[in-house]
Amino acid sequence: MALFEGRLPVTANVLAHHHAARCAACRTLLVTLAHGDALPSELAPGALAPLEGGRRCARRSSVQGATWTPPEVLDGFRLERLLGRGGMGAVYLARDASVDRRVALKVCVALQPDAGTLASFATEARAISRIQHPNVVTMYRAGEVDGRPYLVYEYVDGKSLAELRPPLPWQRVLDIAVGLAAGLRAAHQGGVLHRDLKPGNAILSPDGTVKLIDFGLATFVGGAGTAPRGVREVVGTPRYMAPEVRMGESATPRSDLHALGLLLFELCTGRLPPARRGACAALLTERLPGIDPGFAAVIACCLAEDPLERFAQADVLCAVLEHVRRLVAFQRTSSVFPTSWTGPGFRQVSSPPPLF
Ligand SMILES: Nc1ncnc2c1ncn2[C@@H]1O[C@H](COP(=O)(O)OP(=O)(O)OP(=O)(O)O)[C@@H](O)[C@H]1O
Repeated sequence: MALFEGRLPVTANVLAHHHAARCAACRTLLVTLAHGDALPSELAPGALAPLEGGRRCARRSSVQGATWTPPEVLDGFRLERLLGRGGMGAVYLARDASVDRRVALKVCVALQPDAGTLASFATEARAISRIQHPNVVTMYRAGEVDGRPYLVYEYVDGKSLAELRPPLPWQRVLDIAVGLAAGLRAAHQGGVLHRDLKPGNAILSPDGTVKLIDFGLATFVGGAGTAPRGVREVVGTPRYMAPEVRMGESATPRSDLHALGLLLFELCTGRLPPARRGACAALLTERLPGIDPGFAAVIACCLAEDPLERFAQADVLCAVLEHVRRLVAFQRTSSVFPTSWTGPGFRQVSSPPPLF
């Protein structure tokens, strides 16, 4: 369980995953745990919560134990309340007095920040500054106080997807999917792989906008605008890791898409998908009568065990999801009209929107 709770030192962590790549028994155990199904009895029940179970692998757990308490005013930002705590630091709602606006300030609160934590802050700042998109949180500033890095973000007034209670209506999940896929597309086009997409790392505003946060485990690949190449490192939250990444393969845009598929399946059903991925689309249509079969197929495609069977890139996924959403909206609209309105005399209403 130390592995799943992120308590192993990085080297031991990597060794454990390398071992699992060669040992069928350990691999089965890891996969079972990551899916949260049929946990062996010797493992504590509830170790994997319905959402957000498991901890990231290659992240330092420096926030556990004694922590540093930031002052009320940090570098001109008045801290108002704690929004959340994670593997790297604490996030506060704060006020930027200079421009009188609310911000989310993430600060390293480890008593003695280790090199890994400092590197994570630096990575997060560099990754986020490469992406400007409405579905990715905006960073205003990166700074440091007494050797402690902090990052200042736009404050997203909403709930993280981990705070929602799935199952959610699939139509709502479809809207969330379109936003998250667009955020991932922007990241990938900027040469950034998120590598830790999970419900806790996306915030949904009351107006329905969803934003990706927490790029602390991101990595940089390719040049801006080029297709990112894979990156070899076991990084992420085991529960949301793509099978090939869990086995030590390179992270790629397709492994981010796999995490998105897991998240969407979970939001739709309240559970992670079965290990036998071939059955995902059928399972979704069976469990959620009325789900658009195209949407179920998109989720299943993201979840393919073989990365080559997934969407090749986030922009393809975006185009398909947007098309599915238009079709769903079209079907909804046409179903409320009397049939005489949707007959041959009303061609604009009765012809589905083109794909491109
Ligand atoms: N821009 C923001 N606006 C509002 N709330 C935020 C913002 N950024 C982060 N939060 C809140 O703070 C929590 C922790 O943020 P974040 O995931 O970035 O920190 P972390 O230390 O990397 O955590 P973890 O290790 O769990 O991923 C989030 O789950 C969210 O509730």
